[in-house]
Amino acid sequence: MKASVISKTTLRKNLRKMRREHVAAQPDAIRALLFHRPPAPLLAKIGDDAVIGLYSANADEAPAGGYAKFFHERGHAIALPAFTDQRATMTFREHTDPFGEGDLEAGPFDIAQPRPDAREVLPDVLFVPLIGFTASGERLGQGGGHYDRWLAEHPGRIAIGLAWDAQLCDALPTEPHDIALDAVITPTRMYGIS
Ligand SMILES: Nc1nc2c(c(=O)[nH]1)N(C=O)[C@@H](CNc1ccc(C(=O)N[C@@H](CCC(=O)O)C(=O)O)cc1)CN2
Ligand SMILES: Nc1ncnc2c1ncn2[C@@H]1O[C@H](COP(=O)(O)OP(=O)(O)OP(=O)(O)O)[C@@H](O)[C@H]1O
Repeated sequence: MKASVISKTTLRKNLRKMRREHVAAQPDAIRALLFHRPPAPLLAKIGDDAVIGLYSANADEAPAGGYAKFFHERGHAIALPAFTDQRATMTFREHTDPFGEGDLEAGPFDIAQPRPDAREVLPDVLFVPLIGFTASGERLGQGGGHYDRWLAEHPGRIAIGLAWDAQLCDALPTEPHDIALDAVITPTRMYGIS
Protein backbone atom coordinates (compact mmCIF):
# COMPACT_ATOMS: atom_id res chain seq x y z
CA MET A 1 0.00 0.00 0.00
CA LYS A 2 2.64 2.49 1.07
CA ALA A 3 4.97 1.61 -1.81
CA SER A 4 2.18 2.13 -4.31
CA VAL A 5 1.27 5.49 -2.77
CA ILE A 6 4.91 6.63 -3.02
CA SER A 7 5.24 5.47 -6.58
CA LYS A 8 1.94 7.11 -7.51
CA THR A 9 3.24 10.41 -6.14
CA THR A 10 6.49 10.14 -8.09
CA LEU A 11 4.62 9.05 -11.20
CA ARG A 12 2.27 12.02 -10.93
CA LYS A 13 5.23 14.38 -10.72
CA ASN A 14 6.94 12.83 -13.76
CA LEU A 15 3.76 12.57 -15.79
CA ARG A 16 2.73 16.15 -15.02
CA LYS A 17 6.14 17.28 -16.27
CA MET A 18 5.83 15.20 -19.44
CA ARG A 19 2.34 16.54 -20.03
CA ARG A 20 3.51 20.13 -19.52
CA GLU A 21 6.39 19.65 -21.98
CA HIS A 22 4.17 17.88 -24.50
CA VAL A 23 1.69 20.75 -24.47
CA ALA A 24 4.40 23.44 -24.51
CA ALA A 25 5.88 21.86 -27.65
CA GLN A 26 2.51 21.92 -29.38
CA PRO A 27 1.67 24.93 -31.59
CA ASP A 28 -1.47 26.71 -30.30
CA ALA A 29 -2.98 26.54 -33.79
CA ILE A 30 -2.68 22.76 -33.79
CA ARG A 31 -4.12 22.41 -30.28
CA ALA A 32 -7.10 24.51 -31.34
CA LEU A 33 -7.98 21.86 -33.92
CA LEU A 34 -8.09 18.94 -31.48
CA PHE A 35 -10.87 17.36 -29.39
CA HIS A 36 -13.72 19.05 -31.27
CA ARG A 37 -15.95 16.01 -31.62
CA PRO A 38 -15.80 12.45 -30.32
CA PRO A 39 -14.82 9.61 -32.65
CA ALA A 40 -17.78 8.07 -34.50
CA PRO A 41 -17.55 4.59 -32.86
CA LEU A 42 -17.96 6.22 -29.45
CA LEU A 43 -20.73 8.52 -30.60
CA ALA A 44 -22.65 5.47 -31.83
CA LYS A 45 -22.82 4.23 -28.23
CA ILE A 46 -24.24 7.46 -26.78
CA GLY A 47 -28.02 7.73 -26.63
CA ASP A 48 -29.79 10.91 -27.73
CA ASP A 49 -30.95 11.65 -24.18
CA ALA A 50 -27.64 10.93 -22.45
CA VAL A 51 -26.40 13.50 -19.94
CA ILE A 52 -22.76 14.21 -20.78
CA GLY A 53 -20.27 14.80 -17.95
CA LEU A 54 -17.23 16.88 -18.89
CA TYR A 55 -14.66 18.93 -17.02
CA SER A 56 -13.13 22.43 -17.10
CA ALA A 57 -9.65 21.64 -18.36
CA ASN A 58 -6.57 23.42 -17.09
CA ALA A 59 -3.90 24.57 -19.55
CA ASP A 60 -2.16 21.17 -19.67
CA GLU A 61 -5.13 18.82 -19.68
CA ALA A 62 -6.78 17.60 -22.86
CA PRO A 63 -9.35 20.30 -23.62
CA ALA A 64 -12.99 19.35 -23.05
CA GLY A 65 -14.72 22.58 -24.12
CA GLY A 66 -15.07 21.47 -27.74
CA TYR A 67 -17.04 18.39 -26.69
CA ALA A 68 -19.20 20.56 -24.41
CA LYS A 69 -20.17 22.73 -27.39
CA PHE A 70 -20.61 19.71 -29.65
CA PHE A 71 -22.96 17.82 -27.30
CA HIS A 72 -24.83 20.99 -26.30
CA GLU A 73 -25.57 21.72 -29.97
CA ARG A 74 -26.92 18.19 -30.34
CA GLY A 75 -29.37 18.79 -27.51
CA HIS A 76 -27.61 16.91 -24.69
CA ALA A 77 -27.50 18.23 -21.15
CA ILE A 78 -23.88 18.97 -20.16
CA ALA A 79 -22.66 18.46 -16.60
CA LEU A 80 -19.50 19.57 -14.81
CA PRO A 81 -18.06 18.50 -11.43
CA ALA A 82 -19.05 20.79 -8.57
CA PHE A 83 -17.78 20.90 -4.98
CA THR A 84 -18.91 22.93 -1.98
CA ASP A 85 -15.40 22.70 -0.49
CA GLN A 86 -12.23 20.63 -0.95
CA ARG A 87 -13.46 17.85 1.33
CA ALA A 88 -16.91 17.60 -0.20
CA THR A 89 -18.21 14.75 -2.33
CA MET A 90 -18.04 15.48 -6.05
CA THR A 91 -21.45 16.13 -7.58
CA PHE A 92 -22.39 17.15 -11.11
CA ARG A 93 -24.38 20.24 -11.99
CA GLU A 94 -25.71 21.32 -15.34
CA HIS A 95 -23.52 23.56 -17.48
CA THR A 96 -25.99 25.52 -19.59
CA ASP A 97 -23.66 27.92 -21.42
CA PRO A 98 -20.73 26.04 -22.99
CA PHE A 99 -20.24 28.85 -25.52
CA GLY A 100 -20.05 31.76 -23.08
CA GLU A 101 -19.29 29.96 -19.80
CA GLY A 102 -21.24 32.73 -18.06
CA ASP A 103 -22.87 30.15 -15.77
CA LEU A 104 -19.59 29.13 -14.10
CA GLU A 105 -17.67 30.34 -11.05
CA ALA A 106 -14.34 29.33 -9.50
CA GLY A 107 -14.65 26.24 -7.29
CA PRO A 108 -12.59 25.16 -4.27
CA PHE A 109 -9.89 23.55 -6.44
CA ASP A 110 -9.75 26.78 -8.46
CA ILE A 111 -11.50 24.99 -11.30
CA ALA A 112 -14.52 26.64 -12.95
CA GLN A 113 -17.79 24.96 -11.92
CA PRO A 114 -21.53 25.60 -12.19
CA ARG A 115 -23.01 27.80 -9.49
CA PRO A 116 -24.76 26.11 -6.53
CA ASP A 117 -28.21 26.91 -7.93
CA ALA A 118 -27.51 24.97 -11.15
CA ARG A 119 -29.54 21.78 -11.51
CA GLU A 120 -27.85 18.68 -10.06
CA VAL A 121 -27.68 15.96 -12.72
CA LEU A 122 -26.22 12.45 -13.10
CA PRO A 123 -24.05 12.00 -16.18
CA ASP A 124 -24.67 8.84 -18.24
CA VAL A 125 -21.41 9.33 -20.10
CA LEU A 126 -18.46 10.75 -18.22
CA PHE A 127 -15.40 12.23 -19.89
CA VAL A 128 -12.58 12.35 -17.37
CA PRO A 129 -9.25 14.13 -17.15
CA LEU A 130 -6.17 12.15 -16.19
CA ILE A 131 -2.47 12.33 -15.49
CA GLY A 132 -1.62 8.94 -17.01
CA PHE A 133 -3.38 6.01 -18.66
CA THR A 134 -2.63 2.55 -20.06
CA ALA A 135 -3.91 1.05 -23.30
CA SER A 136 -6.30 -1.12 -21.28
CA GLY A 137 -7.90 1.91 -19.62
CA GLU A 138 -6.18 2.09 -16.26
CA ARG A 139 -6.09 5.66 -15.03
CA LEU A 140 -3.92 7.76 -12.76
CA GLY A 141 -5.68 10.95 -11.66
CA GLN A 142 -4.85 13.88 -9.40
CA GLY A 143 -5.01 11.72 -6.31
CA GLY A 144 -8.27 12.97 -4.84
CA GLY A 145 -10.05 9.72 -5.72
CA HIS A 146 -13.01 11.81 -6.88
CA TYR A 147 -13.73 9.93 -10.08
CA ASP A 148 -13.15 6.45 -8.59
CA ARG A 149 -15.56 7.23 -5.76
CA TRP A 150 -18.17 8.72 -8.08
CA LEU A 151 -17.98 5.78 -10.51
CA ALA A 152 -18.15 3.27 -7.62
CA GLU A 153 -21.33 4.98 -6.40
CA HIS A 154 -22.84 5.26 -9.89
CA PRO A 155 -22.20 1.96 -11.66
CA GLY A 156 -23.14 1.33 -15.27
CA ARG A 157 -21.93 4.66 -16.66
CA ILE A 158 -19.62 4.99 -19.65
CA ALA A 159 -16.30 6.52 -18.54
CA ILE A 160 -13.97 7.88 -21.21
CA GLY A 161 -10.56 9.43 -20.64
CA LEU A 162 -9.35 12.39 -22.70
CA ALA A 163 -5.57 12.56 -22.93
CA TRP A 164 -2.49 13.55 -24.85
CA ASP A 165 -0.52 10.70 -26.41
CA ALA A 166 2.41 11.51 -24.11
CA GLN A 167 0.29 10.38 -21.14
CA LEU A 168 0.25 6.74 -22.29
CA CYS A 169 2.02 4.44 -19.79
CA ASP A 170 3.08 0.81 -20.24
CA ALA A 171 1.74 0.03 -16.76
CA LEU A 172 0.35 1.89 -13.74
CA PRO A 173 0.18 0.90 -10.08
CA THR A 174 -3.41 -0.08 -9.44
CA GLU A 175 -5.31 -0.26 -6.16
CA PRO A 176 -8.53 -2.18 -5.53
CA HIS A 177 -10.64 1.00 -5.66
CA ASP A 178 -9.36 2.03 -9.11
CA ILE A 179 -12.06 1.79 -11.78
CA ALA A 180 -10.85 1.26 -15.35
CA LEU A 181 -12.02 3.54 -18.12
CA ASP A 182 -14.10 2.14 -20.99
CA ALA A 183 -11.96 4.02 -23.49
CA VAL A 184 -9.31 6.71 -23.77
CA ILE A 185 -9.26 9.22 -26.62
CA THR A 186 -6.07 10.97 -27.71
CA PRO A 187 -5.51 13.20 -30.77
CA THR A 188 -4.22 10.17 -32.69
CA ARG A 189 -6.03 7.12 -31.29
CA MET A 190 -8.91 5.71 -29.38
CA TYR A 191 -8.04 2.97 -26.93
CA GLY A 192 -10.77 0.58 -25.91
CA ILE A 193 -13.69 0.97 -28.31
CA SER A 194 -13.20 -0.44 -31.80
N1 LIG B 1 -9.94 19.91 -14.86
C1 LIG B 1 -10.14 19.04 -13.90
N2 LIG B 1 -11.28 19.05 -13.22
C2 LIG B 1 -11.48 18.14 -12.22
C3 LIG B 1 -10.52 17.19 -11.88
C4 LIG B 1 -9.31 17.17 -12.64
O1 LIG B 1 -8.41 16.36 -12.46
N3 LIG B 1 -9.17 18.12 -13.62
N4 LIG B 1 -10.77 16.31 -10.84
C5 LIG B 1 -10.11 15.10 -10.65
O2 LIG B 1 -10.35 14.37 -9.75
C6 LIG B 1 -11.82 16.67 -9.89
C7 LIG B 1 -11.27 17.71 -8.94
N5 LIG B 1 -10.29 17.12 -8.11
C8 LIG B 1 -9.02 17.58 -7.93
C9 LIG B 1 -8.22 16.93 -7.02
C10 LIG B 1 -6.93 17.34 -6.79
C11 LIG B 1 -6.43 18.44 -7.48
C12 LIG B 1 -5.02 18.84 -7.24
O3 LIG B 1 -4.35 18.27 -6.39
N6 LIG B 1 -4.48 19.79 -8.00
C13 LIG B 1 -3.08 20.15 -7.89
C14 LIG B 1 -2.53 20.89 -9.08
C15 LIG B 1 -2.58 20.09 -10.33
C16 LIG B 1 -1.57 20.48 -11.37
O4 LIG B 1 -0.49 20.99 -11.08
O5 LIG B 1 -1.88 20.21 -12.55
C17 LIG B 1 -2.91 21.05 -6.69
O6 LIG B 1 -3.89 21.73 -6.32
O7 LIG B 1 -1.79 21.05 -6.17
C18 LIG B 1 -7.21 19.07 -8.39
C19 LIG B 1 -8.52 18.66 -8.61
C20 LIG B 1 -13.00 17.18 -10.64
N7 LIG B 1 -12.64 18.22 -11.56
N1 LIG C 1 -14.38 3.90 -4.08
C1 LIG C 1 -13.69 4.50 -3.10
N2 LIG C 1 -14.12 4.49 -1.84
C2 LIG C 1 -13.46 5.10 -0.87
N3 LIG C 1 -12.30 5.77 -1.04
C3 LIG C 1 -11.81 5.83 -2.28
C4 LIG C 1 -12.47 5.20 -3.37
N4 LIG C 1 -11.75 5.44 -4.49
C5 LIG C 1 -10.70 6.19 -4.10
N5 LIG C 1 -10.71 6.41 -2.77
C6 LIG C 1 -9.73 7.19 -1.98
O1 LIG C 1 -9.13 8.19 -2.77
C7 LIG C 1 -7.71 8.13 -2.64
C8 LIG C 1 -7.05 8.59 -3.94
O2 LIG C 1 -7.30 7.64 -4.94
P1 LIG C 1 -6.44 7.61 -6.27
O3 LIG C 1 -4.99 7.78 -5.97
O4 LIG C 1 -6.84 6.39 -7.07
O5 LIG C 1 -6.98 8.95 -6.98
P2 LIG C 1 -7.09 9.32 -8.51
O6 LIG C 1 -8.05 8.44 -9.20
O7 LIG C 1 -5.73 9.40 -9.05
O8 LIG C 1 -7.72 10.83 -8.38
P3 LIG C 1 -8.90 11.64 -9.12
O9 LIG C 1 -9.98 10.67 -9.53
O10 LIG C 1 -9.37 12.60 -8.10
O11 LIG C 1 -8.32 12.32 -10.29
C9 LIG C 1 -7.42 6.70 -2.29
O12 LIG C 1 -6.26 6.55 -1.53
C10 LIG C 1 -8.64 6.31 -1.47
O13 LIG C 1 -8.43 6.62 -0.11
